[in-house]
Amino acid sequence: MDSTREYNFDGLVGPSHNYAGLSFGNVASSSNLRQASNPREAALQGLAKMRALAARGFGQGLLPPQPRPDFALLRRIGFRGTPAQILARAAAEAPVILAAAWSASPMWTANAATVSPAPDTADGRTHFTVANLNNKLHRSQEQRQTARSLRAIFHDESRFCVHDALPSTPAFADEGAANHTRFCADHGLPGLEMFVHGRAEFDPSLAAPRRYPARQTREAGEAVARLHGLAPERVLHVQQDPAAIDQGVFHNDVIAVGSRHVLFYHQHAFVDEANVLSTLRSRLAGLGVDLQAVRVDAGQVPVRDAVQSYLFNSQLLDAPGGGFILLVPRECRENQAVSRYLEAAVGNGGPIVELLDFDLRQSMRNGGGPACLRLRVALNGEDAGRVHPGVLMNEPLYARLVQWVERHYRDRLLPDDLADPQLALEVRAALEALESILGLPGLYDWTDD
Ligand SMILES: NCCC[C@H](NC(=O)CCC(=O)O)C(=O)O
Repeated sequence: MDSTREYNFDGLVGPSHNYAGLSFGNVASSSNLRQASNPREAALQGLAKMRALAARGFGQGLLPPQPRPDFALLRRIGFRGTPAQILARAAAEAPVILAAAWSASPMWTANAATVSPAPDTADGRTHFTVANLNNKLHRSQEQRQTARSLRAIFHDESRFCVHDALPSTPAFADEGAANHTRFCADHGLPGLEMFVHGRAEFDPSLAAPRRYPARQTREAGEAVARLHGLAPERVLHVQQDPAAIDQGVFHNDVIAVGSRHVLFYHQHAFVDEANVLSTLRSRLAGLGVDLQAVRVDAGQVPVRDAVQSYLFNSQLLDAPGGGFILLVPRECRENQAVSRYLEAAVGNGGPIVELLDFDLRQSMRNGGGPACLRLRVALNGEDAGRVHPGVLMNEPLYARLVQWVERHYRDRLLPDDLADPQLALEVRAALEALESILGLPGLYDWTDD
């Protein structure tokens, strides 16, 4: 059989992880504003998840954190002088922008890019389009280093193609794989790629959310499908329910997750659910795939509980004996409706045969669960061998990274710390050490510091 399997590339949490309330529409981000964060614990929680999956034989890699603060952003908007002067003046005049410049948000790699694996693309290469994340200032700063990191890791241009982000303007608002799901009979066979949008810039007839922003447009999904050379009959564009966005479902991966022949979703995930399901079912039948839809209704789990627990921000992992392992955040065990649902849903003859839960609270408090923390890349054996090996998780790398985190990361950050020039030096020292641990010299460009 084909040797293609899915790798998860998790974001290694950076040393400036903090709670700045930067993501309007993301309930956890807003409600934890100005709380003390613990970057060390955040990084260790993420590493524990990576290690556990690698130890169970899953393909597991990481994407590195990004240089922070983003001095290029601060200079570009008029803050001048030495790093210490820039930080002091920004802290006094524009504290929210300063927090954006420090954000460790690249940890959520589901938003780094959209990925189409080789069997889906016209040229047979794996295509990545870096997400512009232009709905939020702090996230819009990620694209340059994301492109640089992806090109360093997937450097073989005969097998991988990393596209720059779409134009950074509302018409092409793009949040990457968080709004993209791939269905297939097997990871190595051509699949159907479903793009989910919250609005369409040039189609005012579509309903849009009223309270919170829609962070992904249909135009963005269409552009990515074109760039990747996807066959039109294996692409589906569907709309997210705007009422769910208004309840805090800021990405599709807060309310649905799919893999191979399975879609695990909430009844309020999509506009015109019946039509989405029947189209998906018939398109997949054409690929020899029998869709297994696991629908959760609002009577079982209200949208509010889905948002609070991040039930759908889970990972569907291929279980060795068939079926799927559902990897959820620990909050799912603590939410009554959700834990009751899961008790009944796991091992009941449905596709989920095992449940795994992890403590990812540091990330969860900013609205990032297990699925936000990973970017899926399906790779055949040969292409996997061309990925930069220094980012692939194993016990020695895990041990080195734990040591590195313990040496370089603080265990407490408050908003006032973001004016501390010492913190900038600490982050730089940490990332320079990381370049050599990962075997990626020149990963970072420090010319703006
Ligand atoms: N996929 C999960 C993304 C979570 C991310 N949170 C944040 O950026 C919060 C940052 C802060 O508020 O400090 C977001 O909303 O894009």
